[in-house]
Amino acid sequence: MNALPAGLSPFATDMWRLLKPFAGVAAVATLIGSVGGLATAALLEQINSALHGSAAISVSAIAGLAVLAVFAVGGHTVAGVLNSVTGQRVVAALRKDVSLRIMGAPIAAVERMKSHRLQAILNEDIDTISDFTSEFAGHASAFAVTAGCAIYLFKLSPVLFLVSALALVVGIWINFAAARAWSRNFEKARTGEDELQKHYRSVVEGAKELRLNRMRRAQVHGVRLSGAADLIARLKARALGLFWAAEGTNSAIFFLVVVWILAARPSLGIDAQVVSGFIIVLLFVKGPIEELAALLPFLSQAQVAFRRIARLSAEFRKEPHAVDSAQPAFLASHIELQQARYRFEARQEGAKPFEVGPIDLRLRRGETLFIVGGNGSGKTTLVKLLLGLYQPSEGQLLLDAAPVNDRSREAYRGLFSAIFSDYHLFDELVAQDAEHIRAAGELMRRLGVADKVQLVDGMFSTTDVSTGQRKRLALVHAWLEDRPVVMFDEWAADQDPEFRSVFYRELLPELKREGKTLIVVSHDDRYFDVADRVIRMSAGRVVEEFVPPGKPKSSRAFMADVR
Ligand SMILES: Nc1ncnc2c1ncn2[C@@H]1O[C@H](COP(=O)(O)OP(=O)(O)OP(=O)(O)O)[C@@H](O)[C@H]1O
Repeated sequence: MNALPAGLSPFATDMWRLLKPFAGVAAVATLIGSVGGLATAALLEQINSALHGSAAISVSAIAGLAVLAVFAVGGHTVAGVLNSVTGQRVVAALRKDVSLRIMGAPIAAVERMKSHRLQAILNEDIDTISDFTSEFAGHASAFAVTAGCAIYLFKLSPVLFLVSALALVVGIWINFAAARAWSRNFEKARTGEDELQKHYRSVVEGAKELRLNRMRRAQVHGVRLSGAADLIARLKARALGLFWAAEGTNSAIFFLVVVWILAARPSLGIDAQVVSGFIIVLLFVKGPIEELAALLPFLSQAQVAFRRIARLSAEFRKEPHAVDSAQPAFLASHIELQQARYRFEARQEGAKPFEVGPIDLRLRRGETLFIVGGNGSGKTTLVKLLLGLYQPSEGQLLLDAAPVNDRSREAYRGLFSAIFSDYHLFDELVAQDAEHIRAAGELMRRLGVADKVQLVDGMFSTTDVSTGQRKRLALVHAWLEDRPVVMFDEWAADQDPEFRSVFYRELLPELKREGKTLIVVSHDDRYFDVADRVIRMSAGRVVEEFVPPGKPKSSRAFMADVR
């Protein structure tokens, strides 16, 4: 059970790893369901014999029927409950696994994937698998009922059984042929779900803009969102229409078989009691067979969902994963980029991809480095390279002259606190001991947000505050992390003039006095003198490096660290 079947794809390996803990319970559930199903078939056999027997039914036969009924009903129920619980636990494991995979993936892969596509996987695909597992519960007993009834039907009349089995095979073939067609529709519908998620985001995140612009509203809702929703509805309706058509054809075949049995009975010379018993069981088994057939659309959708998750797994595997590390690295002397380049994939075919580098840059411990330059010049990309979030396409990143590699990257990242321009504000403090809570409260007072936001059980009472105030809350997190290097990407852009001055003239110098190394992406040339050194980016290259006027001579020691 523990050995991994050889030659599995990475996705199958992942799925096996995920399902393995539940395999035991699933096997027990299947066994109990099968016992229940076989008991149902045996019950049918007993009822049939009792119906056609000449003598009155004995007490022991009634007791036997009662025992079979208990097994039939009990097996079905217990298997259903066990399968439902297992199914939901598998889904919970999948939810945790996919989230973990996203968190462990290289940032570039996450950015390439786009958040609406990830949302669609986290919501749509996992829900589809959840639906499938709920539907699946109890199907082991439907399968066992069918198998048990098949054995009994064979015992009743091998000829009638063979004809019925042939009809069943034709029915299964029709279902599978239809399933291929409906799968294609489900696949296309799933692509539509990605689009739909994107438009949902526009509706939620662009609520203000949409209120103001009727034409935009008509475009986003009337054309894009409605178009995607209608397309999905059409494709799914077509897929389910195919299912019902196959189902109808199968029912017609089934009744044809019954009619044929009735018509052919005299010529086949089969006993009337056998025929009636056969037809009763056949009519009974139609239910479980339809139940199994109804699982097919769910199976198709679950396959599509699994394929999406598999694609995510493959995408997130392309780049090596960092080794998890609780211990941050130690910065003794400097961080360095050597001949580092980073190339984005071209957004459209034929378009020139944007490239940052080659860059040689040395950041000394304790230094305050300002990175300036026009929009799109590559400042944030350079920062992501320095923080070990992007891996250089060429060249390397070094910490105290040692290359940062897959093994050390996670610990290296532990050197940094960062507030990106597209930061995410978490509402909960990571460290919740009394000392951190006190320090957080004190900081919130200093940053002028304490009258708006309180700390309740280690969480901000609200994050629905102004844009500038939200950034101050993000600063509380960064400050409390107390990492050796702090990076601010245009942090002050949303602050009022007074607080901007507080940030550059008080907070940054205070962090520097505490021994922090600071990376500040800024457009505020009025405060360049706060920096020990300023580098200017243009078109992905460092085009200028200077020590701000008025800085002490010692600052020049940081010069010539960039080429
Ligand atoms: N995820 C991405 N995929 C493809 N290209 C990207 C991506 N992110 C950035 N780029 C490209 O890289 C260039 C540099 O982007 P970057 O964010 O580093 O610039 P920046 O100097 O920080 O700009 P700004 O001042 O506007 O924040 C941009 O012109 C953009 O075309």
